[in-house]
Amino acid sequence: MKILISNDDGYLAPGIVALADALRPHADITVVAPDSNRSGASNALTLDRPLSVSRADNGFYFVNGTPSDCVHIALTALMKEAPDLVVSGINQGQNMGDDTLYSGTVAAATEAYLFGVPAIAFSQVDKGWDKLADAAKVAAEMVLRGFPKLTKPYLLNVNIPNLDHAAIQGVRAARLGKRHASEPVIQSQDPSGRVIYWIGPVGAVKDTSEGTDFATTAKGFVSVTPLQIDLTNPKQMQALAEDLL
Ligand SMILES: Nc1nc2c(ncn2[C@@H]2O[C@H](COP(=O)(O)O)[C@@H](O)[C@H]2O)c(=O)[nH]1
Repeated sequence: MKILISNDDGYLAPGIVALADALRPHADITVVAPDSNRSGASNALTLDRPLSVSRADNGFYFVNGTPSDCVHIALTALMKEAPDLVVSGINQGQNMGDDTLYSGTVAAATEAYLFGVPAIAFSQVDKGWDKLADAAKVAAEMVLRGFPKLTKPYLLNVNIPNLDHAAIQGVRAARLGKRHASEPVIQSQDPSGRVIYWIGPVGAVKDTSEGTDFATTAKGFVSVTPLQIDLTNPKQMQALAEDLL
C-alpha cells in the first residue's frame, strides 16, 4: 500500500512525524508537507510565484507552499505512481464543524480527493500534542482496518480525543457540528504606531447536539465524518428560481 502523508502544521510538526512513524511499518510512505505552519490556509493554492521542493535528512519533502500545493505537487510531479491513500495530519487541534472550511489539514486531503485518491484528515481535539502517540496508533488502526473495505474514493474528516488509547470509547460516524461566527478581529499598533490586526479567536461551538462531531468526541469517541465537495444548496434552488430569477 502506497500512502502520501501531508499536513498543514509543517514538515517538522510532531503530528506528521508520529503519523509517519505509525504507518511506516505497514505501507510505502511518502511525506510532502509545508516548510512552515500553514494553519488556516484552507484550500489555497500558490499561483503568484513558483514553488520549490526540498528534502530533509529524514526523507520528508517540504515545500514553500500550502497544504494543497504539497499534495498537488506530490500527485502530479514527485510520485511516479499514484498513492492508494492520502492521509493528512495529525493536526494540533480540532477540525470540527465549520473548522473544516478553514482547515489546511482537511484541504490537503481534499486536494487528493479531487484527484480521485481516497483521503483522510486526522486531527487531535486539543492542542498541545498530549497523547499524540495514542492518536497515531488510532490513525494507523483506522487506515489498516478501514482502507481495504472502501473502494470508491472517499474524503473522511477524523477527530481523535486526547486520551490514552485504552480510554478511547470507539469510532463513530458523526455529522459536522456548527460554530458561532468568529470572534472580532484584535486591533493593536506596531512600534511605529501603525494599526495592525490579528484575526480573532474561532467562534464558540453552537451545535453540539447528539450525533455531531463535537458531541461524539466529547464522549471519548473518535468522530469520522464523510465530506463532500459539491457546495450547491439544493434547498435554495427552488427559492432562487422564485425569488431572484
Ligand atoms: N483564530 C481563528 N481560528 C479559526 C477561525 N476559524 C477557524 N479557525 C481555526 O483554524 C484552524 C484551521 O485548521 P488547520 O487544520 O488549518 O490547523 C481550525 O482549528 C479552526 O478552528 C477564526 O476565525 N479564528
